[in-house]
Amino acid sequence: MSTNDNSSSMDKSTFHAAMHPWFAMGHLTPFLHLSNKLAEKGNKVSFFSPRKTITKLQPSNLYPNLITFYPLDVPHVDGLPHGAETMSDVHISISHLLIAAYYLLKDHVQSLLTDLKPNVVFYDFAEWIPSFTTPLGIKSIHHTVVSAASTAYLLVPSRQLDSASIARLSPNGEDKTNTEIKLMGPPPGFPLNSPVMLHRHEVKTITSFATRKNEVTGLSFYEQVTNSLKACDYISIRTCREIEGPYCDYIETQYGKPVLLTGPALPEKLTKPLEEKWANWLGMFSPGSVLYCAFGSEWVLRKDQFQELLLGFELTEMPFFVALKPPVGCTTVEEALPDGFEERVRQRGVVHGGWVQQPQILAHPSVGCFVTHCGFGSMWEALMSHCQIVLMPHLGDQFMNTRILAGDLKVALEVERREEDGWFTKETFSRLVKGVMDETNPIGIEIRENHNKLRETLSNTALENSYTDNYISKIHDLVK
Ligand SMILES: O=c1ccn([C@@H]2O[C@H](COP(=O)(O)OP(=O)(O)O[C@H]3OC[C@@H](O)[C@H](O)[C@H]3O)[C@@H](O)[C@H]2O)c(=O)[nH]1
Repeated sequence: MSTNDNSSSMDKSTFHAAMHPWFAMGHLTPFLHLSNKLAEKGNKVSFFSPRKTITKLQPSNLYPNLITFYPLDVPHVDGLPHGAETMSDVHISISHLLIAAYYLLKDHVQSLLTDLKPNVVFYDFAEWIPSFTTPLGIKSIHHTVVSAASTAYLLVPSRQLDSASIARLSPNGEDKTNTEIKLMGPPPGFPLNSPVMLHRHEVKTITSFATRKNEVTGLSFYEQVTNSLKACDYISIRTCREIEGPYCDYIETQYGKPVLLTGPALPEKLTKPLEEKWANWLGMFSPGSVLYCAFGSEWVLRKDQFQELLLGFELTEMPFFVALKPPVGCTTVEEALPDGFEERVRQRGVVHGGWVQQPQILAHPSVGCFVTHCGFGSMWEALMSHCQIVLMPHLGDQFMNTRILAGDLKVALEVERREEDGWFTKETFSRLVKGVMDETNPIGIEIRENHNKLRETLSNTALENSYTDNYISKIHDLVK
């Protein structure tokens, strides 16, 4: 154990960890799950969270005697809605402003860590942390809550994306086309040998977000994350070898430091039943017959994409439950429905613009297919469900998550998109969905069988326990 004040007052077989995740529920929640795992073995956790968000996280704190929340007051930055704390409060197009606010908390977080003196700090986007924790003897762990494959593909030194090449990738950059084409293929030494790993439209979406320089931090998002991966003591990833082993090994070689894996990121056990209104509606249909669709907490479709997708559901002639945010420019989903759609699908379709209990819906016996954007949380929920999986990724890591499920593991199918701009048609969408739902279709049978086998492997409690024990023992090695 380190010799700092705090650890000297603790049992030598345990440690004190601080958590400073990025301000998005998709990051705060898995960091809290990790905190629960550490606390389960008697370790103490100091968890930094935006002040109002603590109320949302509190119910998932399973060890209040060991996990303590420390509130952060998110400063206002021009252009951010007043009171905005997490990505749930802002549109993705202004995420750089929330990154700036996060960065402005740097001094406060530094003084918290100086006072608390934990043995180790877990963080993801706060790339500046190791610069002052290292001199204080506090170890630093960059904890990734997205797939290892997306880090291995884009965020490794062999990509050779320095500041100059990032500048060339910017919207008016001189070398945009050539660098984009390079990014469609894997970096040298990448574990799999597929000719195209990212499509043109996917590279465009990623680079427009990742290469934009933040005026406050002075860094692009790409630099922020790769600097952090370089500076930390250990890298930790919320994944398991059974799904991403070769990508984890590749990251370890690329960064020359240990990569720890938390193990299968199983969804939380359901504590509340599905809302009666939806349970009754789903209950009207036969087992495994309903298509469920949701695209996570961040992405908003354009109106033409939203309508094409709904028309695709209509064409399947199957019952469906679509939970999507209103498309760009609309305040409700009702105003964005295609002409006559409501009347035509009244008996068999729901389009809901608000939040639903996704895990409970996926567990409902009538639901037989999940059309998902393949965000990392939804990916694990899909894998642990009994549904057929159809993929429509929209940004960032979702593209690589999709390649793992549909490519490496063959447990899902991906909707075909146009190379240049990612457009899909209602006809290709409905054909694909009908195919996976047809119990005599060989491809549908194959992905169902592969999915069943993988679900069985992942849900083995002994597997989860061995990951947790190994993970904690490696942190002991680091902080001793
Ligand atoms: O209506 C809804 C929508 C979503 N959810 C839940 O919200 C969570 C969404 O998380 P996801 O990781 O799937 O998707 P998000 O889009 O919110 O995540 C974001 O961070 C994680 C990255 O992998 C994604 O690429 C990024 O978009 C899931 O646990 C899902 O069950 C609901 O409970 N109800």
